[in-house]
Amino acid sequence: MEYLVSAEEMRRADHCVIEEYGVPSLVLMERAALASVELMEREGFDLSRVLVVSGSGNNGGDGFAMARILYLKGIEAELWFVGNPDHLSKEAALQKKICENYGMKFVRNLPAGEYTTIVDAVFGSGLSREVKGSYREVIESINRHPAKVFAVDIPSGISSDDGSVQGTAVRAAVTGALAFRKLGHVLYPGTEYAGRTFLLDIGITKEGFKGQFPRVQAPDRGIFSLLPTRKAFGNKGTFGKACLMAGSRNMAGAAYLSGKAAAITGTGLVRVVTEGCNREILQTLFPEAVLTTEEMLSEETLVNALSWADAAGIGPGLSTGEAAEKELACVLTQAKIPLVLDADALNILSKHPDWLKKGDTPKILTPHMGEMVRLSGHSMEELKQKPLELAAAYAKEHEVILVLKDARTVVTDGERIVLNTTGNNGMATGGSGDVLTGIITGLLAQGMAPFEAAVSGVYLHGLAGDRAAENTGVRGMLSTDLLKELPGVLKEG
Ligand SMILES: NC(=O)C1=CN([C@@H]2O[C@H](COP(=O)(O)OP(=O)(O)OC[C@H]3O[C@@H](n4cnc5c(N)ncnc54)[C@H](OP(=O)(O)O)[C@@H]3O)[C@@H](O)[C@H]2O)[C@@H](O)CC1
Ligand SMILES: [K+]
Repeated sequence: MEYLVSAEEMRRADHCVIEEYGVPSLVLMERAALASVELMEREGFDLSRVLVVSGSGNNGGDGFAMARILYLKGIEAELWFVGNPDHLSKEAALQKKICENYGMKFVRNLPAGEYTTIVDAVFGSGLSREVKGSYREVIESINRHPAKVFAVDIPSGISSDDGSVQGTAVRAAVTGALAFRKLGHVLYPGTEYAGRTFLLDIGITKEGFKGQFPRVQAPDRGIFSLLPTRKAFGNKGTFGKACLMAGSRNMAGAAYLSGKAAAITGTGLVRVVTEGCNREILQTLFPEAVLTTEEMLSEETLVNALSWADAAGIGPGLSTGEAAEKELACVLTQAKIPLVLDADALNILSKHPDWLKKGDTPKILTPHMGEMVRLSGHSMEELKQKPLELAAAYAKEHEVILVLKDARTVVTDGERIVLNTTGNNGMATGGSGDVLTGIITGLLAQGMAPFEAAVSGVYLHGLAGDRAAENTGVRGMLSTDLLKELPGVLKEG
């Protein structure tokens, strides 16, 4: 997995590499500048006439060094120093002086239309307060200019800690994230301001954390190595049994989507426990499933289904009526297997928060933001502001794994926090969550540990969405497209 760092964690790693390992900060700065220039070239920036806008911190220092590298390549690179000359960092002052020694041109404003590329090196991870006054005007003039914008490290004005806009922020086409992606590169709206973001190696590596690693990680292709291995001599019993308790009257689709997703994920046998009225449609759509259908599911039937399974998912399309309440209470009390609780199971739990204490089997809760408002009692605004902290606090308090679904889904057990970066807004469509429940339940049934199953499930679900976006487009994609793309995603891994 990839570390996503806060400004403070980045500062700690910087400091350690410079002070403890002894790498001179100017070496890091030179590498940052060289890697940034290379990235601009690779990304096809028109370098006919470049303006580098530098502030007085080390982000500005990177900018000065880039301008000098471009200038010495014969490119018409000019500088606009917008920082406070009395607050120049040691490195920035030196880099500025070098540019002056070479006789490079400094400008005092941003003439319209004269540059093809603007390099934003005003603020990086050292942004410490809201952007106001002349800095605000500088950033707004960069945004008004037609030149393509490259942001050094992070667009100026975006908080590295949470992706928020601190007053105003540069809108970049491309951002070169130095050493580690900051949380602000991944969280909204920062991620949109950053444009296409590339990670640049400048010599600050995880050794710089000295064993005190950042709290947040993002899953990457390493996830595929965690997936259950398929024994050549395995049979359908070896590959786990998943039980999906889903779909009330008129909600057969939820049972279908969650059950089928569990099967596609590689589960040997999938049982769908649902209302009798869904029998025919499920047998037609999903003949691979074992069905348990009754008009009123008895406790005995539920207990039998749970004892048959290796993992169960409950909630998609379940409804919140009395029968559904009884079903959930029974499952929470009787289950000895890991559970995924989704949709209506969460809506019922919001009314009976103490039910989470029933039983001691691992539980993965998969609320979207609206469901999380009801579950946690926090307002939507609070959740939007601090999704990571509030999700982790909830998971810790209730001893569950929480999958908080949003544009960037958070998975946490209260200690570990994973921020998923796959997926797209096409997945905000009916049934998408049912597919996720099925994937996670399927992975659990195959013996994955609950936290890994939740992280992998969210990652794979997002990859399927990204494939669907490529093949069908974000507007037209449906949850059934996620099922269609999932086998290809799994095959690739
Ligand atoms: N360590 C290293 O060697 C390496 C670091 N690297 C680079 O350094 C960057 C971090 O550098 P940094 O810590 O100097 O902070 P930076 O982002 O330049 O900002 C600080 C300046 O901004 C100012 N300021 C802040 N907010 C403000 C506001 N709202 N409104 C107005 N002013 C505001 C603040 O002013 P002051 O508070 O002093 O008044 C100060 O002058 C990092 O992103 C990466 O690009 C790489 O070269 C690799 C090696
Ligand atoms: K910047």
